[in-house]
Parts: sequence; C-alpha cells; structure tokens
Amino acid sequence: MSTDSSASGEQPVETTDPGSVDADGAPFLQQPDDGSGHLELAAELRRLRGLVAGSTFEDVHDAVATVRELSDHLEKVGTRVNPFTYETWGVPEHIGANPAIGSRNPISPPLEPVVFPDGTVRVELTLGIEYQGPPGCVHGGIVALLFDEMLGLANAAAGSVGMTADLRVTYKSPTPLLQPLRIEARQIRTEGRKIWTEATLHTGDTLCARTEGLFIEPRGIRDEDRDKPIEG
Ligand SMILES: CCCCCCCCCCCCCCCC(=O)SCCNC(=O)CCNC(=O)[C@H](O)C(C)(C)COP(=O)(O)OP(=O)(O)OC[C@H]1O[C@@H](n2cnc3c(N)ncnc32)[C@H](O)[C@@H]1OP(=O)(O)O
Repeated sequence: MSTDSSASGEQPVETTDPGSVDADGAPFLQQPDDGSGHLELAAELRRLRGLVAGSTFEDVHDAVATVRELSDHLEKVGTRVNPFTYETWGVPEHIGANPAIGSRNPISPPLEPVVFPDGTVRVELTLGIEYQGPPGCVHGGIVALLFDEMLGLANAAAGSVGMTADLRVTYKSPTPLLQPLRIEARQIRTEGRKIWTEATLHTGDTLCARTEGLFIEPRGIRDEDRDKPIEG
C-alpha cells in the first residue's frame, strides 16, 4: 500500500498497489522494463490517479497547469502506437498496454500474476479508492474486469488463447477497498475451440465473488500460433 500526504496536507491518501509475489509460484508473463523510465512514469501516474480520485482540494489550478505541461511534453517526445493486430496476442507491447495487467497503463492496478504447477494463476492486490463502487467497496465492473483478465491468463497458462464469449460473475459478499484481495483462476476444460475457465476472489477466508467464463479460440490463431511461445 502506498501512502502520500503531500497533496491533501492532512490524512495520508491510500492508493492502489499490487501485492507481493507469492514465493511458491513462478512470476507469469513478466513485463520487461526497457529502461526508458516508462514503467516509472506509469507508476507515478497510478499514484497521481489515486490522489486525484481520493482527495479533496482547496485550489489545484497550479496542478492543472503542471499536468497540462507534462501532457504537452509527452505528446512531443513520445511515438504514438496504433492498436495491435489480432496476431499479436501476448507479446510484451500488447500486454503492457492492457487496462488490467499492463505495467505501462496507469489505469491498471497492475496485476502481477504468479502461476502454479497445476495451472492456477494467482494475483494478490489491494485496490484503492479510485476503484470504489459502493461506499468502501470495489466497483462490480472492476471485479468483472479483473476476473476476465485472470481467466485469460489462466488460459494462457494452459497454452490457449480465447475471446470471452460468456462471463458470469456471482457477487457473494462485498469486495472491500484497502484490504488484501486474492484472485485465483484455472482453466477447467476445452472442447474444440471452446474453453471453460473459472476464478474466485477472496479477502482472507471470505469469498467475495466467483466467475465462470466461456472463451472461444479465434479462428486462424489455432493452427498458425499453437506452438508459438508466449512472449509476455
Ligand atoms: C497461445 C498464445 C497465448 C497468448 C497469451 C496471451 C496472454 C494475454 C492474456 C490477455 C487476456 C485478455 C482477456 C480479455 C479477453 C477479452 O476482453 S475478449 C473481448 C470481449 N469479447 C469479445 O469481444 C468477443 C466478441 N464475440 C466474438 O468475437 C465471437 O462471437 C466469438 C466469441 C469469437 C465466437 O465467434 P465464432 O468464432 O464465429 O464462434 P462460432 O463458430 O459461432 O461458435 C463456436 C462455438 O462456440 C459457441 N458459442 C459462441 N459464442 C457463444 C456464447 N456467447 N455463449 C455460448 N456459446 C457460444 C457456439 O455455439 C459454437 O459451439 P459449437 O457449435 O461448436 O458447439
């Protein structure tokens, strides 16, 4: 959990941080740092995002000018990239921009998955106020986003890739903000191009939500890319 009191001047503002990597699992789809400072920039913007969503201010017009200047600067020095093509599933550049797992995307928590020998993919994380739905609780749409991603990762861990065709989420008890959360996902079975995958979200021993997803392997990917190593 990262805290910062400089912006509000009063209460430390708690923002989102991914949890620690479980020692028993292997890091999965690690995203390389190209040394450009891009990942640090994304991390700082994540902190900023938590501060903006989770603070009140008397007057922040100076901050508006500063951030506008930063945006103008990044627009000048950056090379814009286009959305990726369908064939690029899983390459690091594709994963880095993802809104749930992407280390380069300030919207993402981001997730830092670990994979276990039985194919289970787990993340541990704590979500801050910028993900609030009901008071004190994580927004249900965010839970669905995280589930969708985790199911996709479990599929990747099993060597398959699929488009979400059906995603059912059962919300059993509120998912708390600012408490450690644990999501575990595993592919259950496949039949032709159809893939069934499940996941749960717990805080401590409490089941907050569970999901079942049906994924369909895109036509064309299977034959050409089945043996392609996962690069992310
Ligand atoms: C190896 C490389 C690893 C790479 C490592 C990557 C790691 C990186 C991880 C990133 C993880 C991202 C995870 C986010 C995942 C999204 O966000 S995906 C985006 C959201 N989903 C979409 O936009 C999907 C939109 N829908 C579609 O594109 C198409 O409907 C689909 C799903 C591709 C299916 O279309 P289709 O291929 O034409 O399928 P079709 O032939 O009609 O049906 C095939 C079978 O599926 C059944 N089916 C199809 N849809 C449904 C449905 N909704 N309900 C029930 N059955 C259905 C059909 O009945 C049929 O069954 P059978 O007759 O064979 O028994």
